[in-house]
Amino acid sequence: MSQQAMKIEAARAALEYVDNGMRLGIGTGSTAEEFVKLLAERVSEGLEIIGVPTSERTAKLCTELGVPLTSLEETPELDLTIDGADELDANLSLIKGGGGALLREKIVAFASKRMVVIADGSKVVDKLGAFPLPIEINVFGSGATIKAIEAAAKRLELAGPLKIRENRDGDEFKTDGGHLIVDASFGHICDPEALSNALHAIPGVVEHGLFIGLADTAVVAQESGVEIKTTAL
Ligand SMILES: O=C[C@H](O)[C@H](O)[C@H](O)COP(=O)(O)O
Repeated sequence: MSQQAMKIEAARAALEYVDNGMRLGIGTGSTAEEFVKLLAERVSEGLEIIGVPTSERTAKLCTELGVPLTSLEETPELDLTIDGADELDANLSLIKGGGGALLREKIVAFASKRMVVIADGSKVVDKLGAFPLPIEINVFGSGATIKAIEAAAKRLELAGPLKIRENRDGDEFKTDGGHLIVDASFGHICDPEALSNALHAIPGVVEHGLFIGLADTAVVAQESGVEIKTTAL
């Protein structure tokens, strides 16, 4: 099965968690897009849900396909968020933000009673960190913020290149919130919680892509079929 086919299988299996009347957080990325397409089919068949998109990109796709949308201003509490991930470990701690949507994704997941992650098997790791950790930072003072991130990482015995993300045309990538993304190639992150706390202590860091204690279920598509991973939260 191709990676694309596995993304579709994970997205399809995640539809099982969606009930009529739900207020849904709708993720961002190629796997979440497969979920949106399948969700739209169910909506056209009569499923009644309302969704909060985690990015402008997801909002656009939902609107094109007829998935009804709301906002966290109108609907501040959600029943379920379904979203992809760049990496997930056995505790269902995640790295997210490969597509730059981590801030809205984390706000939406935090506003949800539960979060279900959808992924193909390549995203499952023993230790987070082979995928560079996306860190969203304010444009103001970005140089000082990067220095502070380096220093915080050093205190945790983490090191590695920090790279400001660029668009294909070489311009600085900007998130939907107008911030920069720094991709931090720290390698294996032995204590994700300590790193999370250290990054949150830096004023210029808006948010980071470590999602700890947010996902309770992962729907992972492998060659052999779909596997459900859960954690007791
Ligand atoms: O910012 C983007 C998100 O966190 C995505 O959910 C994540 O990068 C996974 O994307 P994909 O399903 O395309 O691998």
